[in-house]
Order: sequence, then C-alpha cells, then structure tokens
Amino acid sequence: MRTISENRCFGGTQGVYAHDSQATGCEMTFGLFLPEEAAQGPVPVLWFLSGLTCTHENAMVKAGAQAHAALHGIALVFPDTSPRGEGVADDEAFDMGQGAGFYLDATKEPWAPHFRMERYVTEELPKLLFGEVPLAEEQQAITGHSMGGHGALTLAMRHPGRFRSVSAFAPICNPLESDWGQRQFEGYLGSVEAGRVHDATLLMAERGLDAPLMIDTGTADQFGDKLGTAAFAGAVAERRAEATLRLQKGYDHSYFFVSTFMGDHVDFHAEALWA
Ligand SMILES: N[C@@H](CCC(=O)N[C@@H](CS)C(=O)NCC(=O)O)C(=O)O
Repeated sequence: MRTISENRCFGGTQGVYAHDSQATGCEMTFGLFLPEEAAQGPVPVLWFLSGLTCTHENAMVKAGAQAHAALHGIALVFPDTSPRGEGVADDEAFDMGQGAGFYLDATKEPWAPHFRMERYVTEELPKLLFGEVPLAEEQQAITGHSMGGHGALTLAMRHPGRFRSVSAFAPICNPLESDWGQRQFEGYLGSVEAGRVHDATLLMAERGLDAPLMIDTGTADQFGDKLGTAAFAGAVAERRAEATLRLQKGYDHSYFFVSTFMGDHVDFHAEALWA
C-alpha cells in the first residue's frame, strides 16, 4: 500500500493510497479517512461506493462525509469504480468500461481479465485494509451513490452478515430493466439474464436484506427513469422488509443532493455500528 497523499481532516487523516491489485490486474487507488480515535485502536468502517464516471476522489472531496464520520469516530473507505490503465479494456460510453465497473466480476471478453470489482471490493481491499489499518472487521456498514448505490445494495444482499447497516443515495435499483444495467450485463456477463443475481429488486424479492436500510432519492433526479425506485420499493413492501425510503423534494442526482443528506446517513450507520 503506497501513500499518495495524507491530509489532516476534522482531527483525523484523509489519505489516498495505491496498491497492485490481483483481483483487477492493475494498480488501484482508494481514499481512506481515519478519525482521530484510530490512533487508539480499531474503529468501525463505512464503505462508500461511487457512481458512473467517478474515481476514488469524487465522493471523498464532494460528499462531505468526513465531518460526520469524525463526530462518530468512524472510518470511511472510498474505492475506485473500476480497473484503469492503458492495458485495460474501455468503451466510448461513460456508462461502460473504465469508471463503470458495476461492482460485479465480468466473465466475458474483453472485460473479464480486469473487471472484477466485486472480488476487489468484498475480498481483496478488505483483506488489505483489515491487515494494515486499525479498522474493526466486525463493525462494517456500506453506502453508495447511483451505480455505487446499486453496489451497496447488491453486495450487502450477496454477502449477508457482513454489513450492520446499508444505505444508498439515488441507487440504481432495478438494472435488469434499465439502460443503466442491460447493456452492462450483456457486455460484462454475456446476457441481461445473467445480471439477475446483481439486481437489487430481484435480490430483495428472493433473498432479502438482513440489516437496516435507508435510501434517499431526489424527486428531480434527472436520471429518475433509470433508477427503478418504484420497483425496489414494491419489493421491499412485498417482503415487509425493514427500510426507510425517502423521496426528497426538488433534489437532483448530484453531489449537492448527496452532501445534503450525508449527515442523516452517517448518523443512521453510527447507530448500527455502535450498537
Ligand atoms: N456524465 C454523465 C452523468 C454521470 C453522472 O451523473 N455520474 C454521477 C454518478 S451516476 C456522478 O457522481 N458524477 C460525478 C460527480 O458528480 O462528481 C452525463 O452527463 O449524462
């Protein structure tokens, strides 16, 4: 793990680090905020998965999460959204290829050699961090924005018992029925059908989620027709699952929306992480 930068931030440290990843076969960069309590021993951790076009940096500098995490003594991890580099496959569209890993392990060429973001986020990066950084493995929570909200919801349901709480900002909830999903499942996995096991609405209907859940989506979200919010809400209601689903009047898809409700989300996770 190589240090790219470290800045003092709300009494703790906001770092950026890089490492060689076996999962993705390239160098990966991530952001890590450690609150000052980490100097005394392991602290709980909230994973933040970002959306289309993002690197590790967007949420780190625009979501305003550090102030809230510092108040609760919680660490934040900001992984990148895909493998990157000259030797890594890409697509001209912003919603496919680099910057658009969709938190799954691709099985089809040309994506399969590098696009293994589920393995990276759920196996390799946790192993690295829990081995080298004072983070409490038993106190993990996950959140994310848009494609990262899809990641938070699906990874939590695909890895039951790992996260004590789950939240999302404007998540892609039903990619099987969306432009943000169909083309990607076809490309990365070979068919839209193969994406069934990565669709939050279907996972909620078939498996459910074993943790408290909170979702915020804006009523003025410019990508609202791609998110599948209603389908997911239906699956939650059908299952009678524990969830807080909020539609925030007038908010769009941007980080102005994310940062507005970040405090609520970190408070929500802190309650579960410190229970
Ligand atoms: N570039 C795309 C939009 C992509 C987009 O809105 N990405 C969101 C996540 S889905 C984001 O977080 N963008 C980076 C940022 O706002 O910093 C477009 O113009 O249609």
